[in-house]
Amino acid sequence: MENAIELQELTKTYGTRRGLSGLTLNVRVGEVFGFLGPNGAGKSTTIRLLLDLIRPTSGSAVVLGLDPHADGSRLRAQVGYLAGDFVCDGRQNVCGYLRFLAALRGGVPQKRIDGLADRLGLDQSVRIKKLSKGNRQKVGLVQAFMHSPPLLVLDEPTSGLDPLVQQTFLDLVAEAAAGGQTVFMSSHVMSEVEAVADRVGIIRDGRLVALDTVAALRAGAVRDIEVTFADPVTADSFAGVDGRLHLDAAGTTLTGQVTGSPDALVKALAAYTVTGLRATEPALEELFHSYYEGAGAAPRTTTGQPA
Ligand SMILES: Nc1ncnc2c1ncn2[C@@H]1O[C@H](COP(=O)(O)OP(=O)(O)OP(=O)(O)O)[C@@H](O)[C@H]1O
Repeated sequence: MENAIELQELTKTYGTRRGLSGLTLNVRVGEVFGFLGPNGAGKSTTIRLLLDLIRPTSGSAVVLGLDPHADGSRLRAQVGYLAGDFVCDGRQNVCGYLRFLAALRGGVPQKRIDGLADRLGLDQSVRIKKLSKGNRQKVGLVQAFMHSPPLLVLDEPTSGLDPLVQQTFLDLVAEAAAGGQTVFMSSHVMSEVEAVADRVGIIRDGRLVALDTVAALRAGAVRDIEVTFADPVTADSFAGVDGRLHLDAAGTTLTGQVTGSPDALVKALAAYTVTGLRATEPALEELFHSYYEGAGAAPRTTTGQPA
């Protein structure tokens, strides 16, 4: 099996409301896939369709080689799922609840549960209804990861988590991927997805508007630069650089933005004595905002990989 998830023209309408429009997407086995988009974009709709929690209006989904509807129970046994609106029985304490779910999944070593809870800083003795939102989210994460399923489907997994716990979550994802598990996670936050995802899809208004590797997205992103020279230079020298550059009146300070590879800039600079150089990391966040706010509807890819 090459792909853990295969979606073909997957569409969901809620009455007259559009949830998802013609989503075609493959997620490879072992890949960490980040699914980003603003509120109401269709992320949760996609995730629910993957697990047969709702049914498509048209199109198809194949998950771990199975039909989510016809093979629902076989599929769910192999998936660790964290719902965006994760709710659990508040009367039990964390330990009892996790043991109950572990038994449902055919047994999980207590050491594994304890290890995850400790790393996330989750006190298992507390009654669930007394937990804060963030601590309840940790319960959701433990139950998704604990049986080491081949596929993790995580809807807004870091919602409510403090930055330290977010980092622990990213470590768990990286470990899962290193062990060959596939991870499909939705998020609003580029930086966390960027840290762990192999590829990213951006969805807006129910449509895929970008699909690419994190590396390719970064290669096409913009970085701010500032260069100072020992002697005045001419603006013509930088005509071949892709971006927006400004040379000051004295001709000794060049500022602005370079798009994509900085190679052309570096080669142009080599002709002069450079006394200072500052270049920021490419601002992927800005790239994302451009998609969030109104990029074209056609999926953009730069890797040549099939969608
Ligand atoms: N049960 C429902 N009934 C009617 N419309 C729905 C229902 N569920 C989702 N929608 C609509 O479908 C669209 C996509 O919603 P969805 O929850 O999938 O977005 P999302 O990307 O997960 O958003 P968020 O980031 O806010 O969770 C929205 O316009 C939403 O209002």
